[in-house]
Amino acid sequence: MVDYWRQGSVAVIAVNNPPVNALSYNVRVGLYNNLDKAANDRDVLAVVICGKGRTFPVGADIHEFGQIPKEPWITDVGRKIESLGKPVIAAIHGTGLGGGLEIALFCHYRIALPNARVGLPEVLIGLLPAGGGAQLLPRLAGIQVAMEMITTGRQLPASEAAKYNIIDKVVSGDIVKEGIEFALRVQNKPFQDKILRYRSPHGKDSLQPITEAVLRKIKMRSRGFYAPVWCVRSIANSVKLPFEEGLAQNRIMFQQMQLSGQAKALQYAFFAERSISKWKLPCGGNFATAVPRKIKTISVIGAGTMGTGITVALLSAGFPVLLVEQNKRFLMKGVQTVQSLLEGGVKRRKFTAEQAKMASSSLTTTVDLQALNSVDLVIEAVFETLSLKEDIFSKLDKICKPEAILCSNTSYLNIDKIAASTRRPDKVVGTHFFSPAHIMRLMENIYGCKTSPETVATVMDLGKRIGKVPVLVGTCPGFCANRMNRPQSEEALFLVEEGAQPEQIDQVLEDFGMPMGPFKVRDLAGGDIGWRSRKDAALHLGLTLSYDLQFFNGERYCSLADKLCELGRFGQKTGSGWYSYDKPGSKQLSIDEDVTKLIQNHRDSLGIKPRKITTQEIQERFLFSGINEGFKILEEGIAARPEDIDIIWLYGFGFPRHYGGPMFYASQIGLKRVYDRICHYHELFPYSSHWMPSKLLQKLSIQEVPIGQWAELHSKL
Ligand SMILES: CCCCCCC/C=C/C(=O)SCCNC(=O)CCNC(=O)[C@H](O)C(C)(C)COP(=O)(O)OP(=O)(O)OC[C@H]1O[C@@H](n2cnc3c(N)ncnc32)[C@H](O)[C@@H]1OP(=O)(O)O
Repeated sequence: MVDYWRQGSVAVIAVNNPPVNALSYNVRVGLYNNLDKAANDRDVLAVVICGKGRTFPVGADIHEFGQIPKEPWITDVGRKIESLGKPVIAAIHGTGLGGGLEIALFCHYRIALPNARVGLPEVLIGLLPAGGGAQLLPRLAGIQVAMEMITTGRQLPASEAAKYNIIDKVVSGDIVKEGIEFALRVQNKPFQDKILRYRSPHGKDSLQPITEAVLRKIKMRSRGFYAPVWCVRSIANSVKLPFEEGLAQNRIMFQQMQLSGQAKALQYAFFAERSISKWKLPCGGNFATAVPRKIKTISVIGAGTMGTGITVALLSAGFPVLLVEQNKRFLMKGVQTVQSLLEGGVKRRKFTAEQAKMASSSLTTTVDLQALNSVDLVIEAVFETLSLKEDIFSKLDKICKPEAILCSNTSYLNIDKIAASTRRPDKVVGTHFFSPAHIMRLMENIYGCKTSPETVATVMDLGKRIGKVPVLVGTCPGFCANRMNRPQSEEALFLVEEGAQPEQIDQVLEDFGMPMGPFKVRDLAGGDIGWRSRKDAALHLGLTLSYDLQFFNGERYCSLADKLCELGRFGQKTGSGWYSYDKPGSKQLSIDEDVTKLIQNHRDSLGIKPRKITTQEIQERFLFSGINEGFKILEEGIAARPEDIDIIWLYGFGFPRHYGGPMFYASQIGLKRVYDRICHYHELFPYSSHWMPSKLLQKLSIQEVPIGQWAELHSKL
């Protein structure tokens, strides 16, 4: 796990623990013993520490967290470096992160390749840099830089790190060769002043104002996430305590944090995020065996909000796009939107003006579907009407080359039905982007019963290539994301009907950590879209949406949203919705007395006496109704694993990452409690079928199986 060789007077110690050279127990032992070996070899005058393969060590082995840490720790390796009596050079390529960077900070010198990056990302997994980082970095780069790096986990490119003295020299070529050359230059030279523990932190007199400013920033963005605050404390220890005492204090804090639910959730999310690319189809095809098709040209049908957002996502990843609309007027409007989204990207520094220009020049347009005869892949993004989509897919089937893949950006409709309108159902797949599609990273890919593994592999690969987080699910109304969101939106309305205020519900869920409460989300998305589909659904059943409707198709129904739409209150875009806005399109909102009156009149007309609704009830009814649906989704095999569901929620709805996602959150509360509360609400609200408890949840509530085994258990149900 650690290689050792000598080149003249220089000993090279190379960590060899693929894929990322994590500092597992055996690696730490190897480093420690090989440092001893170099110390005892009189012919060795300097030492280079590096990583084999793709990277310098990226930190502690996260798999080992939760076990009792075995010595030597990273700090023991560090102390050995400091006291070696010979200069030690860290030669960094790839990423030097966490414990990896901490070891480098204990070294006397650090060199790096230009494309290397360094950082202390412990905060992102709910921890602090207890291996010495919080003590050493302030002594090298100063308190201000240490605060920024450690509380955000940001990785710095080598050139920026050099600006802050973290890297002594940026070198090109072979990193080991460069390391040896550097070592030859510094051997036999004094290096005691390079041992950071003997320095005092730069900017220590400004600790208080820096701390206050950082804490203010953390408060604004953290939404109940504790680790950044602990990181601030760990850096303050570098000023307040002698070096070894600071280390000891930080180790105690690290051990406490490790036991916290937030650290467990963040580490779960880290691995969940990596597991989603390991997809499997019920028919047996999977990520390891399926080969993606090469995609060079893509066409997007529909230049509305979704179509233009998808177009920008593709263009900015370097794909040429052929944008299609039914007439020139819509097309022109779409092109303008694409241009302004690209300009917005330049303003937000997502890309340079030059890149935006390049992207823009890769856009072509047409109003003629025949022009799609040579594209490799089509993404349809038109209205959510099945007959319209069927018509488009049947035309595409005739026009496009036989190997072209046909994707639908539907958020709700049955992929099998869309596929059935073609003679190539194996090449039809759902690619559900989230709005705004050029920003939101989730891409919910949906396979139909005939979708081939090759087609799935192609869209999963495409998602990664355009910087999205692609998650694969099966088909059912609303798939995973919208199916789980639906009961939550309904519960929010029912809570208002029963006595809560929209702003109260929004506040409770924002305090929980959601980026926006459900009523603000409704206003942002525009109430008219849901209203139209509810009216369509009613028409389909031969019903009309009336003012005093309390049941719809046998289910409890709340017509408050319809009443707002009747008044033209569609949300932000019309300047009024659940809130009022200072002008149409503005985000500046205020509570609207008219809405409060409307709600009161609605309750009066139905004879509902408003009651006080607690925070606990709001949280439970919103979160648990979605979680119950999540278990049904698992039970039906729509999602293969709870990890898939959680990643959908982290990236599609901004569910707080420090809770891991709704399924992990449920596991932390305890499935017995979640199940009991769902049964309680089922008893109270028998006319809302979303409270019918999931069978899988019921089973798991008795067995309390760890989340990693849920999927296995469900396959045995
Ligand atoms: C009381 C004792 C005190 C102890 C103090 C200890 C102090 C030290 C703490 C730490 O160091 S915490 C760890 C800090 N480091 C990180 O958080 C790095 C996390 N990793 C990444 O950010 C990325 O993986 C990467 C290194 C930037 C590489 O990204 P890339 O996209 O190239 O590859 P991935 O698909 O992400 O990863 C490949 C593969 O490697 C696994 N992996 C990555 N990092 C770790 C790790 N730190 N430990 C274990 N495994 C890791 C990852 O899960 C992938 O595995 P597979 O999915 O391929 O199985």
